[in-house]
This record gives sequence, C-alpha cells and structure tokens, in this order.
Amino acid sequence: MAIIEVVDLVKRYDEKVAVDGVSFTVDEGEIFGILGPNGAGKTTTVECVEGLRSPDGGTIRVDGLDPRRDRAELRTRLGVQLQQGELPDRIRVGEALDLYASFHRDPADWRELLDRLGLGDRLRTEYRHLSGGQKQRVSIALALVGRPRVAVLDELTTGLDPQARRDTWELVEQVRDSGVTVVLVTHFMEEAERLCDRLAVIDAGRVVAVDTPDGLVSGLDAQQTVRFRPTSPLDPDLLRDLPEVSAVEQRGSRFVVTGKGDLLHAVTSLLARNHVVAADLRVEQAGLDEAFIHLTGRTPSE
Ligand SMILES: Nc1ncnc2c1ncn2[C@@H]1O[C@H](COP(=O)(O)OP(=O)(O)OP(=O)(O)O)[C@@H](O)[C@H]1O
Repeated sequence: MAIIEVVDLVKRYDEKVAVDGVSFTVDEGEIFGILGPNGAGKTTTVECVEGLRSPDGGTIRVDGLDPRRDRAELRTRLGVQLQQGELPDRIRVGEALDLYASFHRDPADWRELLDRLGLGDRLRTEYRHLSGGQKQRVSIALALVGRPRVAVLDELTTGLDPQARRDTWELVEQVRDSGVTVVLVTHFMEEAERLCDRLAVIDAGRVVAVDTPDGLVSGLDAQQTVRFRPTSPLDPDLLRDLPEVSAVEQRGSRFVVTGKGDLLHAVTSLLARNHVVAADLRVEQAGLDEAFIHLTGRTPSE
C-alpha cells in the first residue's frame, strides 16, 4: 500500500523550474531511493514531501495527509534527518535527544534508541566531539525519536569513510525492519543498489525511471561477458552459434564470450550438453552505474 503519493509535483524558484512534473509512490515498509545528479531536484522534492516548501503544482499525500495543510499532524508521522551543522556544537547527545523528544506527543524511549544506534555510551558527549559516523547516527536518532511511520534521510553517508558508511547502511536496514518506511536521497550508486527496494531516478527536475535496482539494470539489455577455462577441448564455433552470443575470443586457455540476454545460462547449458567443465567461471554484468549513465547521460559523481 502506498504511504506517500506524489503526483505531477512542480516547484519553481523564480524562473528556474527545479521540479518539473514529478510523480512517484512509496509503499509502506520499503526503502525508497531518490537518485540523481547534483541539482536534479531531489532535495526540493523531499522538502515538498516534508511540508517545508509549497509546491507550485501537483498533489502530495503522506499517510493520507497534505504536507502543507496538515503540517502539525505530519510532524508526528514523518521523521526528518537534520543536516550537518543544525545542532549546536556544545549540546550533549542526551540533551539533544531529550529536547527533540519533548517536541513529540508520544516519543520513543530515547535512551533505548541511542543504545540501538550504538550511541549508548555517548550520552554526555558534546556533539562537536563525535566522529562523522556518530553525528550521522545522532541525526538518525533525532529523525526516529518521534516514532514516525516514515523517515526521510537526505545524503546520509556523504563524507563518511567506507566502514562508517557500511555501518550506517546496516542501521537503515534495521530501521526499515522495525517497520518504518524510509525515503533515502542519495547520489551514491553503491548505496542505492545495496539498500533501496525501489528507486526513482530524477534528472533535471523529471523522473526518468522508477524501478528496483535490478529492474533498472536489466532494462538496459547491456552487453555481458562470461569468462572461463574449459577443462577439455571446446569448439568456439559452438558458442558462436548461440543466439545470445555476439563474440567469442580465445586468450590462451581462456574463453571470453560476450553477448546479451540470458548469456550465462546459454553458455553453461551448451557446456553441459557437450560434457565440458568450466573452470574459473566469471560473469561481468552492467551495474546501476551503467543504468544511471544510460538514463541521465551523466557519469555518477562520487
Ligand atoms: N532556494 C533556492 N533558490 C533558488 N534555486 C534553488 C534553491 N534551491 C535549489 N535551487 C535550484 O534548484 C535546482 C534543484 O536543486 P535541488 O537542491 O533540489 O537538487 P538536488 O538534486 O537535491 O541537488 P544536490 O544533489 O546537489 O543536493 C538546482 O538547479 C538548484 O540550483
């Protein structure tokens, strides 16, 4: 069931059309990604969903609410992550959580929340003394302290080292598994591919695709490569005759087969029919990076 519905959203800044007819739905319980290059309109879109900006056109419903008209009620159902720099440097972690909990009618037990986020021993630590990863976890805690049904996380792992980024991904999965729907704004392909159940790819204010990460990639029908070393003689023309295969190269004892469609299945079935065992079998397929380039004409900027 859809918990967020955005239909034909338009937002202008003076003459500049930042969001130009964006539509998508977010299902309850999923991690929904909004992916796009810099300036694509991602933040503007989620700020409209959060009720922070007034759309110039279109409609938005979040859990049945109109984000502008029902802002007070929306705050109890939608948790928004703070951007870096929005908390005073000297506030202690426990004070920040206590303060934000006081804004809500029925807040979570913030001590338990901090424990769950691995910050249980940082209650008295000043915000400025936290690492980048810990600051991100505090911002997630603040987004969750009101026990929202939906959490919006914008550029969550920008500036984090690879380990902190992976830890944060695990946290986001835990948040989803606890029943909170997550909207994740990102421009990291690996993050989108790993975390998101579905994605909207936005470019120049428009949605260019909405699908699962696998769906976006398989829609490309891109070239794939299968490499292997046959352990008994193999006639390369048998491979060339397969409709999925476009080229076969022999490099020493190795075969490099390129093609489209269900190439791996076609090649392995042929090998099995001919009683040839393939050693060191490797498959290279396009990833979300290629899908993104195909959809937006841009290289993902990391
Ligand atoms: N307050 C504003 N006033 C004027 N123009 C703005 C404002 N905020 C955003 N824009 C412009 O609107 C367009 C969309 O910006 P937005 O921040 O929504 O994109 P984004 O996809 O979130 O980009 P990024 O990944 O760089 O954060 C950009 O061209 C941006 O320059």
